[in-house]
Parts: sequence; C-alpha cells; structure tokens
Amino acid sequence: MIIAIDGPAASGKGTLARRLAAHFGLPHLDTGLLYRAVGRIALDRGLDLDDADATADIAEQLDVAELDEARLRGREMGEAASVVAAHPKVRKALLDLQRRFAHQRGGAVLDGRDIGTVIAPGAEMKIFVTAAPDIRARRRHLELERRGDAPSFEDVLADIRKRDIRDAGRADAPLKPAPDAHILDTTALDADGAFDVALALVTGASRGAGARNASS
Ligand SMILES: Nc1ncnc2c1ncn2[C@@H]1O[C@H](COP(=O)(O)OP(=O)(O)O)[C@@H](O)[C@H]1O
Ligand SMILES: Nc1ccn([C@@H]2O[C@H](COP(=O)(O)OP(=O)(O)O)[C@@H](O)[C@H]2O)c(=O)n1
Repeated sequence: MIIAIDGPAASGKGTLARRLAAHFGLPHLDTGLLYRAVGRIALDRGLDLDDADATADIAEQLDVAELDEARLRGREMGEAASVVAAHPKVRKALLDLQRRFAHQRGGAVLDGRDIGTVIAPGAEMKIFVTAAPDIRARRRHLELERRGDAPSFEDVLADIRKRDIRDAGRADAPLKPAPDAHILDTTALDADGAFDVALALVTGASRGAGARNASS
C-alpha cells in the first residue's frame, strides 16, 4: 500500500508519516529533505537559489544516502528548499527517485507537497494534513527552540506564511490536496490524536479494499 501524506509547513505530516510507517512496517521517505538538501548544497557552493540550471544539476546528482537530516532541519533550509522547489527542472530531476521509492514492492509512506497529486496519484491512501498557521508556527517555533535556534515567534509565523504562498502559488506541482485526499485538520489534535484519526482512515480503506476484492 502507498500512503501519501501532504500538507503545509509544520502541519505534522512528517510526524504522522513516520508513525504510520512504523505501525505498518513500511519504508518512509520525507521528500522535503530532498529539496532541503538541494538548497543546502547550493548555499554551501555560493550559488544563486534562483538559478534553475545550477540547482537542477545538484538535484540530478543528489545522493539520498547522504542526507544529513540534522543539518537540513534549520530554519533557513526550509526557505531555501521552497525557492529551489519552484523550479520545474529541479522537480523533474527528483521525480524518478521518489516514484521508485513509492512503487517499491510492499508499499511505502511518503510525505511532502505533491505526493498524492504528482508522485503517486494512484496511492491507496491520501491524507492532506493541515492546521491553522499560528498553530503551525507555534509547533515549528518550539521545535527550533529545542534545536537551539531561537527566532521570534513572529519571524517563524512570517516564514510559514511566505512559504505557504510560494508553495501553493507555483505553477509546477503546487501545494494542494488531491481531489481524493482526506483532509486531516490537526489544529485541535495532538500528535497521538492525529495518528488515531489517520490509522482509522488507513485501516478502514484496507478493509474496504479487502471487501471489494472478496466480492469481485
Ligand atoms: N498534532 C500535533 N500537535 C502538536 N505538535 C505536533 C503535532 N504533530 C507534530 N507536532 C510537532 O510539530 C513540529 C512539526 O511537526 P512535523 O511533523 O515536523 O511537521 P511537518 O513535517 O508537517 O513540517 C514537530 O516538533 C512535531 O513534534
Ligand atoms: N514533495 C515536496 C516536498 C517539499 N517541497 C518543498 O520543500 C520545502 C521544504 O519541505 P519540508 O516538507 O521539509 O518542510 P516542512 O513542511 O517540514 O517545513 C517546502 O516548503 C516545499 O517548497 C516540495 O516542493 N515538494
């Protein structure tokens, strides 16, 4: 089974995807890390993030085994990722590896912005995780504080709003729910509550598929 989790920044999609993957014994890919890595390498090399050709070259040569998650989670990396992710050439360079991961034997869980719409439109389960911007900013602010990065709450909220607008407004693979996605609003749900709702959706869908298979 392919489980596609999409949603805006700090909505809790990564936390949910990891928990679903552990529960079902499926491999998990946080696709945001790919774009963060491209942004990071471009900045390390002093390249212009708006240079679509140079950043697409980096994306083509990206070694997924070398993704250093701790270095990629910083505040400025989310912004850099969002800039390079708007280049169609960068997205194209990262497409095959994500599709292969999604379609491996036994299934997978992927989280990002375009999993249900572009990477795995045939996924058996699509969940679009969302929450109010100020709640997402509070979560991200706490997370950054724990990392020792201490921007103000207002700065984190401004980052999130800016990234939402860029991600939803780009022409190629914009952030939006697939027509058949379940919307999971976690504004009033903690991580356990979000997991319980998602688990009920996934187990309900597999039972439905079992029933359809049994009757066909
Ligand atoms: N439902 C939730 N309620 C409160 N905090 C959450 C919830 N889901 C995730 N978090 C926390 O919020 C932060 C962002 O979550 P994360 O899963 O990384 O979001 P995303 O992958 O959407 O950016 C993390 O510190 C995580 O532990
Ligand atoms: N499948 C994906 C995943 C991320 N991205 C981009 O990468 C950026 C960082 O993604 P992320 O998932 O690591 O960010 P958070 O939601 O964790 O803050 C996003 O703002 C998107 O611009 C994308 O375009 N497509």
